[in-house]
Amino acid sequence: MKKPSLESLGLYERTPKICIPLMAKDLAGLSLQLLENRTLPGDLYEWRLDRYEGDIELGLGIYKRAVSLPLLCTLRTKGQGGEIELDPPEYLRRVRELIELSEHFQLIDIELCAGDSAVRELTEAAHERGLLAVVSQHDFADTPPGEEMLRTLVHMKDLGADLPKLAVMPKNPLDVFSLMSASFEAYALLGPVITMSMGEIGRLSRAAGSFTGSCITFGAGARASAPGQLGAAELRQVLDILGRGL
Ligand SMILES: O=C1C[C@@](O)(C(=O)O)C[C@@H](O)[C@@H]1O
Repeated sequence: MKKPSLESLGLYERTPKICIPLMAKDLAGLSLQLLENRTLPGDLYEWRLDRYEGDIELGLGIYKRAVSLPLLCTLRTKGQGGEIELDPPEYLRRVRELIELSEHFQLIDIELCAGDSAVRELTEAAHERGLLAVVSQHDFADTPPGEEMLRTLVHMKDLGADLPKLAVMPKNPLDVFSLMSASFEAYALLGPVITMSMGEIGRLSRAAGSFTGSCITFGAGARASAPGQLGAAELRQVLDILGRGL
């Protein structure tokens, strides 16, 4: 696959792309999940490396042989909903190492909580290697005020994000509308973003990207990677219905 861009990955299209998370612990699990997912309507995969304990290069080789879809590599730390505890220098080192393997994938997740200078360093390194940088932030407790969510997405872009990504937890439907509205405002200012309101109440936001400018939505394959995720096949149906005639 040649150097990816938002255009070449279809991320300016009206209907969001479905990203299926791979949550395997080892090489055998990775092969199995890819096999189980092969009939699902995913547009790209996310490999959640915080769960994985095997050799990463071998895993990337297996991925490339099994599918030709773009791959987002994510090392999700505990505080952000992942399974690995890393102090900031260790996180920086691990993501830098991943970026070195850039020839095998297209997008890399960089957590905003790593701190501005680390994020800037990592987005620059990702760009030098031809990767698209997704800068992400998760709030599992709350939905911040709309202006704050918009500010966060703008700040991510300023730090070099190609795709700013924000996931928040709603307490009621108004919180979901607030996230969707902040997403649309960010899209109008910055171009495509990735946003979601998590949990059961937030599901609407995962299907609403055609209206909110959220260009990627995570749909579960063998295993969900966050609360409230719809299955990839269900998501395809809902997106197709909502996108009809747009
Ligand atoms: O950042 C995200 C979004 C996500 O948390 C979600 O809510 O769908 C799922 C994660 O796997 C991914 O890294």
